[in-house]
Amino acid sequence: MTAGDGSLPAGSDPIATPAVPQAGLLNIANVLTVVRLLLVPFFLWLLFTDGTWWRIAALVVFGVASFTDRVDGQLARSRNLVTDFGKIADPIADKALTGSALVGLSLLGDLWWWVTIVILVREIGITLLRFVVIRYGVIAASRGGKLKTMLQVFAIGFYVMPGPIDLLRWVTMGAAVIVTVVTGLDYVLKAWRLWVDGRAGRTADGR
Ligand SMILES: O=P(O)(O)OC[C@H](O)CO
Repeated sequence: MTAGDGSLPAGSDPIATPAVPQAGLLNIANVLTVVRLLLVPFFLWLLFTDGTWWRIAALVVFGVASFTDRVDGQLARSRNLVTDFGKIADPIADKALTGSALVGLSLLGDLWWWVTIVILVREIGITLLRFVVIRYGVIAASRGGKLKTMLQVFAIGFYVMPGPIDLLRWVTMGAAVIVTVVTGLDYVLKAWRLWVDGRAGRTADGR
C-alpha cells in the first residue's frame, strides 16, 4: 500500500501545497525485510557449522534478523512506509526465518520433528487461508499472533544457544507450540466468519 495517491485536495494550490510523499518500494522498512530474507541462508550456514563459537555466531545472526522484524514493522507504520510489497514480504520473511531455523534444528537432531511439523503446518496453512479469504477481507496479525512470533523467536534462540538449558528450551518451545496452535484455530474461526459473511453479502446483493 502506498502512503497516498499523490493527488491534491480539491481547490488547493498546487504550488503552495507540498506534494504528498509516497512510500517508494526502496524504503528502509522494505530494505530491512529483504536483509532479513538474505540473512536466512547465512544463519543456516552458521547453524550447520560444527563448534560452539559457530553456534554463538548463528545465535547473533538469528537475533539480528529477528530484531529487523520488530524494527521494520514499527518504521513502516510510524513513517508511513507501508507498501503492498512489505505487507506480503514481511510475514514471508518472518516465516522463512523461523521455519528454516526449526527445520535446521530438527535436521541436526536438536529439536523433535513433530514440533517443527506442527508449527510449519499452522504457519503455511494460515498464510494460504489468508489468500483464500482475501476477497472478503484481510485477517490482520492478532495480538496472540504477535505473542506467538515472540515466543517462537525466544524458543528457537534457546535451542540455538549452546549450554545446558534444556528445561528453558522445553518450557518456551512448549508455550510457543500451544500459542501457535491456539492462534491458528482463532484465525480459522475468523476466516470462517469472513467467508460466511462475505458469501451472505454477495447473495444479498444478488451477485
Ligand atoms: O500469527 P501470524 O501469522 O498473524 O503472524 C504474526 C506476525 O508474525 C506478527 O509479526
